[in-house]
Amino acid sequence: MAALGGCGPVVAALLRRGPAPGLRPVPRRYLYKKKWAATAPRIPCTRLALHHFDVNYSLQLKDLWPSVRASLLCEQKYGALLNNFSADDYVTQELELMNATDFVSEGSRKAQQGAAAEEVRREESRPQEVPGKVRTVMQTETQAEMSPPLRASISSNIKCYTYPRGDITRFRPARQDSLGILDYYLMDAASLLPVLALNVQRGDLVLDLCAAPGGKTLALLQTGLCGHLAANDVSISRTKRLYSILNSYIPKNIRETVSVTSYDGRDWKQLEGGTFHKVLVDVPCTTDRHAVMEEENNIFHKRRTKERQMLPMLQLQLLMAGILATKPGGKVVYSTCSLSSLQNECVVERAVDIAETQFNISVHVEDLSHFRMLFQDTFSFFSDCRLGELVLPHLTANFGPMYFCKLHRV
Ligand SMILES: C[S@@+](CC[C@H](N)C(=O)[O-])C[C@H]1O[C@@H](n2cnc3c(N)ncnc32)[C@H](O)[C@@H]1O
Repeated sequence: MAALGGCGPVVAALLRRGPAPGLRPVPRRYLYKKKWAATAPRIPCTRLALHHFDVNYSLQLKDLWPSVRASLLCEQKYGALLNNFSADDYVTQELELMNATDFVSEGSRKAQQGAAAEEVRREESRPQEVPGKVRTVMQTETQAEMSPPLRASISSNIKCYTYPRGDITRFRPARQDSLGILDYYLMDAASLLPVLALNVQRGDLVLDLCAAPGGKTLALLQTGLCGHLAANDVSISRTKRLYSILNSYIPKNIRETVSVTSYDGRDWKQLEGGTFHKVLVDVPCTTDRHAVMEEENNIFHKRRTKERQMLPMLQLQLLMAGILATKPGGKVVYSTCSLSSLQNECVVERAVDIAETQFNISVHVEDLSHFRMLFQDTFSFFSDCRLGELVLPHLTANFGPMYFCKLHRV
């Protein structure tokens, strides 16, 4: 009866069974009422999402949750990914005049300074010919080797401008150059971190397993280093958006080096197993920011409950396919835009375990803690991630959430 929402019992019975013999037909206004009553009391998906997050993330993030929650509910910040293929060279100047800075080159500068400092430390701790001192020297050297891998290069070809912490200025929309190519792409700047972590080297064969709508594909192309880029996404409609981004940002001769497919990524291992040097697995997830802000296409819709509950399984299958698509010695970056440890660390742990036990493939999780140090001025990182790194939305740096974890297929 509750489902009929307040209709009297007789009317409700009539609506269910049709008019009993001898009774007048049900007036139209009651029929209308049935339709109205069945849809009226729906709780907005955004509220369901927020309730779900309140229950789970207050346990996971503890004292940090209220601040992350407030940030999720506020306007997010964007970064402007510069299009290296655009002929307009005034953009950098224009952005710098607006007080925006390229966070990638800042991180890269810090990495170089860190590497130089590490070199000095190593030099100073070289064994000296003093009998009895050898042990101390060896200990110091080991400590230097264990320090964060600051040498890890940050792809300098990618440039992404952001406004300083606390500055919520908006970027103007992208503009076309004389050849019709757009000058920058506005995106959550934290989405670049998985691409930077992949650290594409010249000539690498790269697979972007869940590529649409294509922000990270575009960033991978900005490196100018991919030998070949395979961009795949199961969704035909989203793949169309990927094509549209490629058409708007990438000149034709470069576009031809990208192969776009619409396979179910879980089947990739049967198609091209062990082929790629670098694989990006940017999986579908609860998209936490979207889930608390937008009703449309919300994963917390009642009719998507099963799909939502099955997400960690789908994520695991996609990550496994990514690992199997990688050459021995190659790297995989797994990423989500969710805070959920069930969709993040737990998926990675399970994949490492399955690779070992079912496929006899050894996979190591790489330390990315240097990202925290290099990019702390731009992003707010969670310091308690068991594996990988997590960018937490913060009112002064409202990017993310973005989880990323790098795996090395031995
Ligand atoms: C987080 S989005 C990817 C965003 C994209 N990497 C970017 O930066 O613009 C996840 C994508 O996974 C795709 N997807 C979902 N299931 C998939 C599957 N089984 N195989 C391949 N792609 C899948 C979705 O269509 C969606 O476009």
